[in-house]
Amino acid sequence: MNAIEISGLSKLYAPGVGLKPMTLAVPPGEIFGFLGPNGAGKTTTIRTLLGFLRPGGGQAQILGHDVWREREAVHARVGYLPGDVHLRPEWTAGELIRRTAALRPAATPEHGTQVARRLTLDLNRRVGTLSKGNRQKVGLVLALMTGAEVLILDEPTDGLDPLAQETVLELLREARAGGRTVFLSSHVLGEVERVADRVGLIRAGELIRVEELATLKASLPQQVRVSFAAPPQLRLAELPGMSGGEQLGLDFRGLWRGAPDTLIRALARESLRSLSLTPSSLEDAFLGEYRPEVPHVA
Ligand SMILES: Nc1ncnc2c1ncn2[C@@H]1O[C@H](COP(=O)(O)OP(=O)(O)OP(=O)(O)O)[C@@H](O)[C@H]1O
Repeated sequence: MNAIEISGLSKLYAPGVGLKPMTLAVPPGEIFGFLGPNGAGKTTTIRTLLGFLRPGGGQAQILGHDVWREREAVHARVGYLPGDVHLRPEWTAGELIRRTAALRPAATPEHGTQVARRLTLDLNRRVGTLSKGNRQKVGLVLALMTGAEVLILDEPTDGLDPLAQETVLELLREARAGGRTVFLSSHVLGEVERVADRVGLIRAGELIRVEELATLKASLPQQVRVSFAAPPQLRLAELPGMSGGEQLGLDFRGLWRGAPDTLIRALARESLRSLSLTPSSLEDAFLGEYRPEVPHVA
């Protein structure tokens, strides 16, 4: 059984605004990165998936429970971090951990305290006096300490410093190693790239692409830079597999789709000062999907 099974799920606020019918399955033990720019529909998808919003059409199950009709069962089995963490301001993180442990059978205060320590969170301060980043950490501790099989996290590293962001990614990798499933929404491409097994790209309420991270990256061209020591005989820009090539004096830039050795063989008779091949990042994929007008060569 898939941890998350979504079939034709939609939620439109107005014609064309919200979530268009979406179909997706997330198997257990996967970190699924759900990527999209601001306003793309990530939060709407998550809120519909958790039964906070009534679906306009289609259906979804989490761990076999219908997300609308059996939302209480879903809530009992999911660790959720909302995009906007609202907590009782007069309680401390320590109290919240104790209360969460009392409510969730798989949660223990020790686990909560341990996660809090790793995130360097002060357990004794009232939540209302904490900074945005520290409130975010409290939300994360509460979601992670549930011991839930499925974690649904809406922009979990938003507002965190780089060290805390790193710890969150580590915690997510550990959750996966323990067989848990993570649905991770983000617009921070670099972080998704570092933890996700698969990514889905959402744009204007529509899931436009779902790929294994490795496949997505392999489908992207590599940036080539060549600095020739002497004017080249080869017209590199016309080589099959090369696109967007630009020769400026002795310097060449372009995008290469193919095996690096093919390119190196083609250059074997030339005299080179330097050659670099840089794999595209997820950011390049993202810009390619969202802004087709962006020139390929920086
Ligand atoms: N309650 C609502 N009523 C009407 N429109 C809404 C409502 N909530 C969200 N929207 C609209 O639905 C679209 C998707 O919003 P959503 O918050 O799901 O995007 P998001 O991808 O989570 O964005 P962000 O990264 O900025 O949080 C946006 O156009 C937004 O303005």
